[in-house]
Amino acid sequence: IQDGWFREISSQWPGQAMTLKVNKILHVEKSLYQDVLVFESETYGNVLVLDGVIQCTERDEFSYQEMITHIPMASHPNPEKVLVIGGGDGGVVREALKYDSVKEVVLCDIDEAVPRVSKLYLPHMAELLADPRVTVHIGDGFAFLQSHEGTYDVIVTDSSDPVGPAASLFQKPYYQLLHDALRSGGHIAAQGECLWLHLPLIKEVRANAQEIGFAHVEYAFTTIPTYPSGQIGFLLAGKTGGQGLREPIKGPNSPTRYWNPDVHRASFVVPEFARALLEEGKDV
Ligand SMILES: NCCCN[C@H]1CC[C@H](N)CC1
Repeated sequence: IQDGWFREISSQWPGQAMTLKVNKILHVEKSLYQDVLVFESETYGNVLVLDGVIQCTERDEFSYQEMITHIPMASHPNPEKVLVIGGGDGGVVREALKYDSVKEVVLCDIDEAVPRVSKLYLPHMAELLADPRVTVHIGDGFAFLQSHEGTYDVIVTDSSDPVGPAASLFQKPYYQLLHDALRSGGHIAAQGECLWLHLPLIKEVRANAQEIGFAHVEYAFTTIPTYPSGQIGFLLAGKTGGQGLREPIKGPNSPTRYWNPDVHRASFVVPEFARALLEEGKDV
């Protein structure tokens, strides 16, 4: 933080940096896995930063949390058991609990600091971690998935970027574990990065999911001011036995601020430079 501004400088998005005006630094710590920073911004509420990268702000988090959760859940006929890998800030859990069909939400985050700090500084995201339907498990998502085959209707991987603790969550072995942990017709959604910055990575992760044998593999996206280039997407996949993720069937029983059935359908439409590369492998 310099002259009152936080700048999100990273080699992952060379030559550009989101900048937010800082009112007050609220928390700084080095957890077992990453540097944790929370500050009160001038115009985006409280902001959670891990290893120098913006994870969520109170003002715009609903865009990402709603879309990564409701695309796989609204298109599932009867989501009862939901698993969230990562997502220690609680936003995805809050959205998953908006379904009357949901009996159980398990959150598995590797770093206990994230839920602890989020409860203190991001209450509108973390407060529902205390809901009776929620179980918080601190540990590695790989190990958790290996011991929960054929268990979940929906699994959301709400991760940071593929550098540091989350790198393995973008690789093929992890997608095999996701596939095997789903019930028949189950859906997954994963933080799928940005069309302006990560097209080769998106292409590779999609190919991995297809090779593993998911019946449906898609990329959809949302707009969000404080993520790099203002856009972020999701790798979405459906196990054999379902009807895919493009059509919302029921949807949440409580209000949302970003997701709705038309936004759901539209989120799968990508601009031509991305469509050509993702669908035909052509570099335009
Ligand atoms: N619940 C928020 C998860 C964080 N999502 C990612 C954080 C890092 C960003 N560069 C991309 C989205």
